[in-house]
Amino acid sequence: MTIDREIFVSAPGKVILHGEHAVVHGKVALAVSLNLRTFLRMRPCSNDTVLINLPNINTKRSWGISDLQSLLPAFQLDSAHEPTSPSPESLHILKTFAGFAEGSTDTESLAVLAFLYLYLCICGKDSPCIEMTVWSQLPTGAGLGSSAAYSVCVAASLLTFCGRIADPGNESTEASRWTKPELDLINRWAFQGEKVIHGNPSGVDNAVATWGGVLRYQSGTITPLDRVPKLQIVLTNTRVPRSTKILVAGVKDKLLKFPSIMEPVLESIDAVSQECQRVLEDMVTDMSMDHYFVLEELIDINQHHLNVIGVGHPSLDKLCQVTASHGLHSKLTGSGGGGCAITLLRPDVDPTVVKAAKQELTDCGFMCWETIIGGLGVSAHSPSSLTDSVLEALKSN
Ligand SMILES: Nc1ncnc2c1ncn2[C@@H]1O[C@H](COP(=O)(O)OP(=O)(O)OP(=O)(O)O)[C@@H](O)[C@H]1O
Ligand SMILES: C[C@@](O)(CCO)CC(=O)[O-]
Ligand SMILES: [Mg+2]
Repeated sequence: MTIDREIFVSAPGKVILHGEHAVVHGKVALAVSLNLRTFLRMRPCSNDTVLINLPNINTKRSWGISDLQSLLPAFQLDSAHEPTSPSPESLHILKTFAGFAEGSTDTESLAVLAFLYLYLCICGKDSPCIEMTVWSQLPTGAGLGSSAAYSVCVAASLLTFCGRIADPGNESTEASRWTKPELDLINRWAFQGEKVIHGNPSGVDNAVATWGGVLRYQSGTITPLDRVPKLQIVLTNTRVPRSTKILVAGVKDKLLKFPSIMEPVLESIDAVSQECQRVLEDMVTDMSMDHYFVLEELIDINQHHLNVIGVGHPSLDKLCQVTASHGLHSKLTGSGGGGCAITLLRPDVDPTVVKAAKQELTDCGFMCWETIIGGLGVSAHSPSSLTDSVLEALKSN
């Protein structure tokens, strides 16, 4: 049964404090949600079509319902509606259907394929006629989990539209959340969307976009870390574009080529994550500055490791040099190869130092934000719980 009104959903981006890439190979990652979000509007439409509108990546696509239904026999749909992994054959069928070349990794093809996969598998024979707009405050492909926020929003809205999870209603002036089992289902479907976009995701990004807050993640086990201090962080986007799919595949190649050299590096990254968790937990009862000095050293160590595994970039080296010249410590966050870095601000750092560092980073052509971390996980909204600017972005496209 499908619902017959428009729904609004949002999910946060994330920063990875430590453990990116290593987490794909079973090591620990520590990640935290951001106050930058992706928003989605989905509504029924009447002309037997499915239409998607993705203004951040200048994409508009539509398909006839009967054409989409003709693809269904090729998809393994689970009778209990459990998430199913995209097979190479099903992705090949979708690429041919949407007119994308076999090896395409551009933004449009990945976003469209992830949508089509989730639409066909979640909605199955229900095949609702819908119009979907997704608009994000997150930079696309910059290491802040834009793909996971997108996959989580698409999964949550399709599951709601098709009645697989409850409709959170349209009345509240506050954002509403689903129950834990429903959030778990959203997370597991979003993971399938991430597989289409990333190839081999660990699942950490969709977990943060679903659950929000600070998480420890290892091999599918999600542990919320409720008792950690609020860290102040500057986020800097080098604006160098890169693809997580390609970077993750590059690390795997290096690991296969030099296992005895690379495996200890991943082990050491794992130890950095664990040490960071320990220090953060100690800081709750003892805020001594010594803890911040350890956090800074861990950032420097991990940045070197990430260079060793091949996910650095000259722009990130430059960024680290600039912040170091102001006494601040930075590392890349997310998949690297450009994209974003985090810089830790100790509470004793003079605001004029931060201002000077940000000015110098901006002069390099980078973009800086001071971020609030720990945003709410995936949420449903009534129009009155959204700001005018978000509503305008979703409705004017
Ligand atoms: N707002 C959006 N609209 C449409 N597609 C999006 C949007 N945000 C992300 N995507 C999809 O996600 C892809 C970017 O994913 P990718 O994993 O490379 O980067 P990221 O998720 O921003 O960074 P990281 O994975 O390192 O955190 C884009 O190519 C696009 O297909
Ligand atoms: C690079 C990576 O570790 C984090 C991307 O944000 C990939 C993943 O975990 O899926
Ligand atoms: Mg991603």
